[in-house]
Amino acid sequence: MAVYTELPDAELASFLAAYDLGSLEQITGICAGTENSNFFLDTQGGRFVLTIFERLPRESIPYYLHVTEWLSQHGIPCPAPVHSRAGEILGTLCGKPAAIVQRLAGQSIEGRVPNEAEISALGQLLARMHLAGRGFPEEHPNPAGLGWCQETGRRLFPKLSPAERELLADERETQKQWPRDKLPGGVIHADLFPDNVLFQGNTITGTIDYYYAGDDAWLYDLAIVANAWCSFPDGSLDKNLAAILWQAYESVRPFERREHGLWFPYMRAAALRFWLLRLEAKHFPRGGQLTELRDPEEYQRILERRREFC
Ligand SMILES: Nc1ncnc2c1ncn2[C@@H]1O[C@H](COP(=O)(O)OP(=O)(O)OP(=O)(O)O)[C@@H](O)[C@H]1O
Ligand SMILES: N[C@@H](CCO)C(=O)O
Repeated sequence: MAVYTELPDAELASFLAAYDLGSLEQITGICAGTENSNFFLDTQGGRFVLTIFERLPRESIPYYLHVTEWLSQHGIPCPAPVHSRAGEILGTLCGKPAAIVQRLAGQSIEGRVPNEAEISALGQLLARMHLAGRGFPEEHPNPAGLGWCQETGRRLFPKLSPAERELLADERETQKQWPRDKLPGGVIHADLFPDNVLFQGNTITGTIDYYYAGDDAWLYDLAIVANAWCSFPDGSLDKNLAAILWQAYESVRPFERREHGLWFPYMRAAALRFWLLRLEAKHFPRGGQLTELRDPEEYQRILERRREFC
């Protein structure tokens, strides 16, 4: 259940008074999600999502709202933030940062294998998202880039089993040879897992949860998506789906020659990133842990299988 903050009527009313959304019709807590408190908010003015940010420091939030505003203005289905009458996109509700964003139609397909048409739509949308991010004026190096992996690996090391240590030590050393800063890139979503994509039929109607976005190589973002959407339960790559993803992406943004040899290394880098993220959540739970524990072994298997390619 992802509603951590109770919303007294009076607080909500005074928060909404700053917006031009007409009177409140309905507000319903959203169960899905783990990081923030989310509510479906229906008003005379339309249907929205109200998010109370539970984890992110206030000063870091505007970047994510600016990214979604920019992408939505450039044709990408993502939740544009709603401005208050004073022009603000981030307010305060119950003493925490809060924002109202557009509610998007559609459902995630998390929990089932995507079909080829869905994967194709995903590849095209990701390439469109990358191209749409060109010209976005704010710089924000991927906070979970290579440096994060090195540092998180170092902190985790003493907590791990001998076999995990051996794998991690080898990855930390090997992955130094695949920097990403010289490749085509820009804003990447960096967490476009199935729970963050909404479909109606085979059409993508929404991409959400941009809170890991930052600047990095576009190919790396595609590799994150390939691991998350095109892996069998044993971690091996579904080559048919991955090829469809790749071709669909390429039909919108043709790859440059210098990207070609890096597809498998970046899937490996992306696997390491999410293995470490999940290990970090397991071994260093934050106070009052809000985040549901996702299985690190799933990403260890993906990492081990990707090592077979490069
Ligand atoms: N803009 C939106 N339009 C429609 N539905 C949304 C929107 N934002 C969130 N949702 C719904 O709310 C659910 C929870 O949102 P989200 O995944 O962003 O949760 P979170 O707690 O903020 O982040 P996380 O998934 O990382 O824990 C989503 O699965 C989706 O069903
Ligand atoms: N998508 C990430 C969690 C961060 O939202 C994972 O599956 O580990």
